[in-house]
Amino acid sequence: MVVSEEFLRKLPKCEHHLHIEGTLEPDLLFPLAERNGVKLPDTFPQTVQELNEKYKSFADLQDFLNYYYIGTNVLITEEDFFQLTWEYFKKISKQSVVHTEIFYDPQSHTDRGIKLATVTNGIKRACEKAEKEFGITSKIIMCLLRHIEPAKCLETIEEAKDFLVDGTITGLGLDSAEKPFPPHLFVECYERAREINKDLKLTAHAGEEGSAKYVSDSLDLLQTTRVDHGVNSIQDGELMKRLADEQIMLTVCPLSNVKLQVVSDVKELPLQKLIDNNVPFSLNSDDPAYFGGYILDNYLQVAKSFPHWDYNVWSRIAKNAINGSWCDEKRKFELLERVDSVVQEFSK
Ligand code: HPA
Ligand SMILES: [Zn+2]
Repeated sequence: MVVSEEFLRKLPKCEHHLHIEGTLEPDLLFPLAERNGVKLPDTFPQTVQELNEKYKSFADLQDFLNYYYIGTNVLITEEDFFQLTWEYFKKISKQSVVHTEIFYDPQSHTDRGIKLATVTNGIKRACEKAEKEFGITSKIIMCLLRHIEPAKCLETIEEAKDFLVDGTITGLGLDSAEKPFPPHLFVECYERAREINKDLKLTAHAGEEGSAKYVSDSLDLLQTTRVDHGVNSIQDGELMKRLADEQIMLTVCPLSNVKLQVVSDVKELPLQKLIDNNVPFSLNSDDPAYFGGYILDNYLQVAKSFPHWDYNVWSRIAKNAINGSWCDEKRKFELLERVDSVVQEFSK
C-alpha cells in the first residue's frame, strides 16, 4: 500500500450511506429485546454468538433484509433511538468522521405503532450531542421502503411534514428490495415531498442489484441529485458521462457489496473506472453491524484492494465526499482545508 493505515485513519471522512437501524449490534439487540419485552421469532438466532455467525454471510439483499427488519422490532422508545444513534457516533468519532448523513426507515417503526416523531427526535438528539461533544456535523435522511405501497408512503410523507418543513429531515431516500420495486413507482411520493419543501435533497438506492436503468430512472423520474450504491452504472457509458458531467456522487458501500454478493471481492468494484471517468463517489458502511465494519474498515479494505492509490487519489476521494455532502459551503471549505492539512502532514 502506498499510503499508511494511520493516514487513512486520520483522513477526514464524510459518510452518506449509513442506515441507523443497520448499526444495531447484536450486543445491543438482545438487551433491547429484553428491556422492551420483545419476543424474537423462534427461527431467529437466540444469542449474540449465533447472530454473529449468521451475519458472516448473506445470500443476497433480501436475505439480509429479512434479518434487518426483525432486528428493528426491538427499537421502541425515543431513548432506544437515541442510544442506537449515540453508539454509532461514539464509534465514528474514533475514525475521523467529520460529517455524516444518516438514513432512517420510519416505516419499519410506524408499522408497529411507534410514532414517527419518537424515532426522529431520538436520532436528532444524538446528532445534536455529537456536534457538541465531537464536532461531527450531521444530516438526517428519511427513507421510504420500496416494498411498501406508494399510497402508504404518501401517508408517511404527510406524517413527516413538520420535520420536512423545519429542516430536521434534510433529504428523502428510497431503500429496501430494489429489483421488484423500480423508481417509477415512487414518482408521486418524490413530487409530494418536493412540494412540501422545495429545498429538500433527494437520493435513492439504485444500481445495487438493479441495472443502470434504475440509476438513470432515479435521476430522471425522481429528480435525485445523488445515487446510493450505483455501482451498476458502469453498464451504461452514456450514464457514466452524465454522472461525470453533472458531478452526481455515488455513495458506494464496499463491504456491503461483498456481503450481499453484489461482487465477490472489493477488488472487483469498478472504483478505478469511476476515477478514470471522473465520476465522484464516497465510501460508506451501509449497515456496519451486519456487514463487518464501520467506515474506516471500508477505507482500509479499499486501500488494500487498490494498493497503488497514492495521496492524490485519496485526497480526491475525501474531497469528492465533502463536495457531495449536503452541508453548507462554509463547512465544506473548512473540511476541504482539513483534508489538505492531513495530506500535507503525511506526504512530506
Ligand atoms: O443496502 C441496502 N439496500 C437496500 N435497502 C437497504 N436497507 C438497509 N440497507 C440497504
Ligand atoms: Zn443502503
